[in-house]
Amino acid sequence: MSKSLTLSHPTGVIHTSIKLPASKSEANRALIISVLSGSAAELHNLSEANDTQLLQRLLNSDSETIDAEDAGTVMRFLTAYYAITGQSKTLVGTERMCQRPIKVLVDALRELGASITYLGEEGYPPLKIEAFKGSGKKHLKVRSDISSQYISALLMVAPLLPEGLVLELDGKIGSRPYINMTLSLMKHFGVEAAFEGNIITVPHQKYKSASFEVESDWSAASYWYSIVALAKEADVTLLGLRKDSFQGDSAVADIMAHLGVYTSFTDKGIQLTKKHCEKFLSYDFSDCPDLAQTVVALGAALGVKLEITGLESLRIKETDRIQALQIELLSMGSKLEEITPGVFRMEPGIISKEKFNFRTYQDHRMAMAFAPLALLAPTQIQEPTVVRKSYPGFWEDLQKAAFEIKYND
Ligand SMILES: O=C(O)C1=C[C@@H](OP(=O)(O)O)[C@@H](O)[C@H](O)C1
Ligand SMILES: C=C(OP(=O)(O)O)C(=O)O
Repeated sequence: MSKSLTLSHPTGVIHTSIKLPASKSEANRALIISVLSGSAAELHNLSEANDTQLLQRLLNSDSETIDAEDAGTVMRFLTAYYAITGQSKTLVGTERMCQRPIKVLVDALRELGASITYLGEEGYPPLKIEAFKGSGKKHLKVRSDISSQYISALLMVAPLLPEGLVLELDGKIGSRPYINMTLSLMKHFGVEAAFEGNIITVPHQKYKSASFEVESDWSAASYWYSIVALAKEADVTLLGLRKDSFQGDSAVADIMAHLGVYTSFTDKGIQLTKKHCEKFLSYDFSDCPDLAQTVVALGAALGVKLEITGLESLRIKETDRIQALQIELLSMGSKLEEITPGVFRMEPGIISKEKFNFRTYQDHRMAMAFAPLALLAPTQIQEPTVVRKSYPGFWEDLQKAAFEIKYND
């Protein structure tokens, strides 16, 4: 496997049509709900993303040790699934996964009667899960400002509990659209729930078998928006995206309307073309944290000043994404600074058009967010295979759009 690749785009003119990978968030919910329903659902367009392929394999595995690798949804959703169904499992993950907190979820599951032991540091994977002895408890207060994946994990198992579950969300609700996505998928599979104020109520119910078609991934679409914004000329069709999406990252269409990309919806997906770009953007990423890297890298490349909030969860994802962005932006003469607690300013610098070299920190989104800069200058990307987590065909799709790729040893 090459240690790095160098990308360039000789013409800067892009006319292409891309079949995006499917959403790993939708696919991983559908897989968990399908196994909870007890009858295999017909799932179409399951993502080729490693996070989804991995969950599929693990759900079919009899092994006692389960390796969630670097997949947050896999670790959190399986913890709740094994705990509530009382399966004896040891859940492990990458070194980084063992630095990503899971205490809020483990505390909640223990209150419901799960037996979970930390095998390493308190509050973090690896975990040992054993028999479930239902506590009969129905009301739980859970923090909602660290990761919405804890809430989604609890919601999906909630209908199995004899009393159902009432979750009181405590604090700011981060990544809220992912909670709504979970409730929408549950509804698709026949389970009703109510989300009013900060209270989510899920009565005891049975999932029904249904077929489900996973939509293309809007987070993956964001890198194509950057490409259109940076191209000299562009007309890009992205297949399989819908206006009435379950995915909060569909907000990328509104954000990019400020950064020079016009979106039109067709019956097959979306078409992206170029339009006027503004000089300043202020945005709160609380609902769509996975778009932050795309927008920050693009703002630096376009010379657009940004004022951004809602980045709290970025420090505990595949890497500390704020730190990774700060370092890589500095390498191109731009600055990302926290000016008051929680408020960041990105000041673009004068960009050298000679070449770029970006490190990726075992984070697929670092690789894909910076790759579009190859439209400005030859761009070296370290450890390019990281994209396999959500978009394994990313580099091949870039070649389809006439990017040239040289793999380095
Ligand atoms: O539930 C999901 O599918 C996800 C929720 C988000 O995580 P947080 O809730 O931890 O912000 C998001 O960043 C992640 O890529 C996928
Ligand atoms: C944060 C992400 O994934 P996860 O938390 O599921 O590992 C991501 O894909 O950007």
